[in-house]
Amino acid sequence: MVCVAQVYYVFSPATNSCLKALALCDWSDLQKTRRSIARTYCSPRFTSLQYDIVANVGTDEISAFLQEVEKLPVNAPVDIKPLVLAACANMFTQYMCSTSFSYDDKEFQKVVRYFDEIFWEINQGYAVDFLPWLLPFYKNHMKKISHWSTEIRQFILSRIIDNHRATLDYNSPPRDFTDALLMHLEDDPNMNWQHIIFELEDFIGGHSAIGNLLMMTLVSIIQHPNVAQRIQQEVDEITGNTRAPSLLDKSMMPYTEAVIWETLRKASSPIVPHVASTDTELFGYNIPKGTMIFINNYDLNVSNDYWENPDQFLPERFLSPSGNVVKPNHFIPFSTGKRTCIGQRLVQCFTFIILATLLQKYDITAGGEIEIKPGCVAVPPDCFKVILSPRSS
Ligand code: HEM
Repeated sequence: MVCVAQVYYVFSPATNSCLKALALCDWSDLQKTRRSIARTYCSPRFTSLQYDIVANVGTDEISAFLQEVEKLPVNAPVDIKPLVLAACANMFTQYMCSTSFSYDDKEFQKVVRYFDEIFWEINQGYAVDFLPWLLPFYKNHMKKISHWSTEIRQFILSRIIDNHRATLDYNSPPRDFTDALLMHLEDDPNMNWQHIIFELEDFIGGHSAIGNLLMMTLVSIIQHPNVAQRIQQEVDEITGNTRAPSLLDKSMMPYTEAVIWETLRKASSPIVPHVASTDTELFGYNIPKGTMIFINNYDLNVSNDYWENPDQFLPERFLSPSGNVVKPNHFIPFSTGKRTCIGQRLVQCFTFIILATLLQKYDITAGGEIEIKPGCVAVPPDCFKVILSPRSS
């Protein structure tokens, strides 16, 4: 079980600036505002214009990604994680900031790596996450994370925001999420520059979660070749092998989607702490205001009380008899209620498009030993290698 409370400290060198980070701040009018600006862009509804934009971003980036993958040696162990992460990062920066970067751009590579290092660290479940008074013993660790955060901030300011500010037209509709945030800064006296930066960093950083989930999904299919074959069968049927898969195919590829859900069930989401905002009672237990509460997602995902054969990897458990995707109410990888994950639709979209594209083109097998931490959606920044074999058909 891992918890992301470290972020609280990471973003709070000597100030209370952590309170502005989206997942860990208290519920407030400011948080409502930030969620409402983000909702349009980060939770696009299926039939909305934004969804169409997400689909186009996915399609464009996927062809750049494939060009990079094609440069890798085939039938030999390769390190695919940096490319997967770079593709996810570009999908995010293109969608949210109308900016993408060359895969050879050293600064971009460095920042993608730093985001990933942070994602790995905050998913480790250190004692300090639960016992904040241990913080003095984690000085070096926190220093390292602060260094990565500082470099990320400089990159976002100099390579994304500066240009946006210079070309922003306040009299036109926002071009993207970054514009919407910058415009809001002018309109809303309760928003300040720090809020904008935190929000953009939080959201761009979401790409690491998707890249890691994708790597976990590759593990699932490597360990279950029959699962990979069923995805390939689905993608072949839908595209007739005459075109690349697109996001608009997602609703017709339920098995592929079910594989992603099953991977997320087995991996489990990080645990974000909550605090009771009032005295209350839960199943006969008194919960005084201020009590910190954790939803044990891991237990929910692996309990025999809720799942048949929870140890087995069975994507079918997320399919109805007629083949549609169904999620039981007790499956809440993105949590639930007013603090539910804002990025969950983007997770579903971008994970799907990269997975379907890779499997349309390649058979994927292990390029060495694969070691995975149970109950953790993160894989180490330097992780297992894979072998890509172009499909003969
Ligand atoms: C594998 C992928 C992901 C998983 C499993 C995941 C899971 C979660 C969970 C469990 C929470 C806590 C909700 C709560 O406090 O009850 C959360 C919050 C959040 N997530 Fe995600 N997330 C993922 C990816 C993303 C992405 C890609 C983004 C950005 C686009 C994102 C943005 C957020 C934000 C902003 C919050 C805080 C919401 C709030 O407290 O108001 N997440 N996520």
